[in-house]
Amino acid sequence: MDSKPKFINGNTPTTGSENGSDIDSDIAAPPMPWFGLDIGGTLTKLVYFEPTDINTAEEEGYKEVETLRTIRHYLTSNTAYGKTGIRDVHLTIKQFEIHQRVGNLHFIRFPTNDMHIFLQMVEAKKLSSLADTICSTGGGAFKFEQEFKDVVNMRLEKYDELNCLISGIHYIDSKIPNECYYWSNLDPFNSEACEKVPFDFRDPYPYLVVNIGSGVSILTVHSRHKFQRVSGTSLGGGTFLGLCCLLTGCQTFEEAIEMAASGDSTKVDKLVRDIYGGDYARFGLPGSTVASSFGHMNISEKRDAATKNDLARSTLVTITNNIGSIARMCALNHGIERIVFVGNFLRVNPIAMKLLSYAMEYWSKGALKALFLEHEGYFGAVGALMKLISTKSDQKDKSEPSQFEV
Ligand SMILES: Nc1ncnc2c1ncn2[C@@H]1O[C@H](COP(=O)(O)OP(=O)(O)O)[C@@H](O)[C@H]1O
Ligand SMILES: CC(C)(COP(=O)(O)O)[C@@H](O)C(=O)NCCC(=O)O
Repeated sequence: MDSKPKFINGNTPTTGSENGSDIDSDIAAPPMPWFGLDIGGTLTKLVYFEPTDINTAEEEGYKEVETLRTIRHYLTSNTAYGKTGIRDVHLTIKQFEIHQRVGNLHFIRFPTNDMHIFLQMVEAKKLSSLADTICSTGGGAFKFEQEFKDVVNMRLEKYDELNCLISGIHYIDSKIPNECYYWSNLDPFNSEACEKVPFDFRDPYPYLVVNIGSGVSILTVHSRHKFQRVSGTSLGGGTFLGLCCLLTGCQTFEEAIEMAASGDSTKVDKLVRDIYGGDYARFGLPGSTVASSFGHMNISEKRDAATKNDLARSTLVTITNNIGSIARMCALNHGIERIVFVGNFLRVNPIAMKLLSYAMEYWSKGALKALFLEHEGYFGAVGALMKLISTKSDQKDKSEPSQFEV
């Protein structure tokens, strides 16, 4: 599965060195363009390296120099592609050094459901005349393999999504200051008081990764090269969005989050105080704890009183708390204190991040720390890009022990 990618243009590749990373300095860098693709259950993520140190002489060495320039111009001069492709401009990493090249790292996403539109774009921009292979990860790398071959005559070089996730996290964290942060001043009744604080991620082991995508994967990470998938749940970001669409008629994730932001989940959920009239003190359950998610909705008057925003908020709280509980149990089982939450469910979603942070701290009596990363949903794609420019660890992907190596 993980043989070295082959490239069809005849350019002389460059070599480079990368301190402390998995990128092997002795390995020749592939010709441009450099992409990493993560085809997820809901969103496809594309990471593109735009070299800013490229000179005319190097460019003229490419057989398809105009195509190379067209692709670069198209990707970097737009922030939206077609109706649904978006470049997350705020995440761009400028003057990024990778394999002795300097450039900007761009982060682009589109719904996986629109893959046919992406393929049309690939065809229109003649990407296949520059490279016959795209380094890719995510379930869609398997699902869409044949379609890429048939429609654009390109091969998807497939890499495991969790390997790519972990190597992407380590790579970005080692290169970008302040990538990792936590929320401080946690107050469930005054979320405005919370603030983001940078976290030093240089020596994080062991830690838990909770990847909240369409579904949720939970991994323990023991070192730079060792991780295990210890749990997961199908109640993830896809569940939040799917239920919100059903319950509120909203059309997009952004709309769902906006509705949730002005909703009141206590109109929908049954709290401990709704059952006890106060705290359940004997077992340390405050009256404000949710006793039963959606527990009010069997009463017709309560149903009538709940607004769509209340339903959206309750859906968000239900899914987030459930993920938080599972993550906490995993951390406890494995004796881990740091939990890194990633995945696009956390995009524009401070409610979920603060809720997770508060839940980890409160229920563990301060022992657990919830951590977040700025490039939340893009680490798989970064890992795929790293595979393109390094083949050092390729063979390791073939092993299938219970403990995996990145
Ligand atoms: N623009 C968006 N469109 C759809 N879902 C989004 C969007 N932004 C954030 N999300 C959330 O992110 C989840 C997908 O996260 P992601 O990490 O990309 O997972 P996957 O790899 O399964 O696609 C969705 O289920 C949804 O909850
Ligand atoms: C199957 C998946 C790894 C796919 O990843 P995704 O596209 O959701 O990011 C993930 O959805 C998952 O781990 N689901 C939960 C399966 C379970 O353990 O119940």
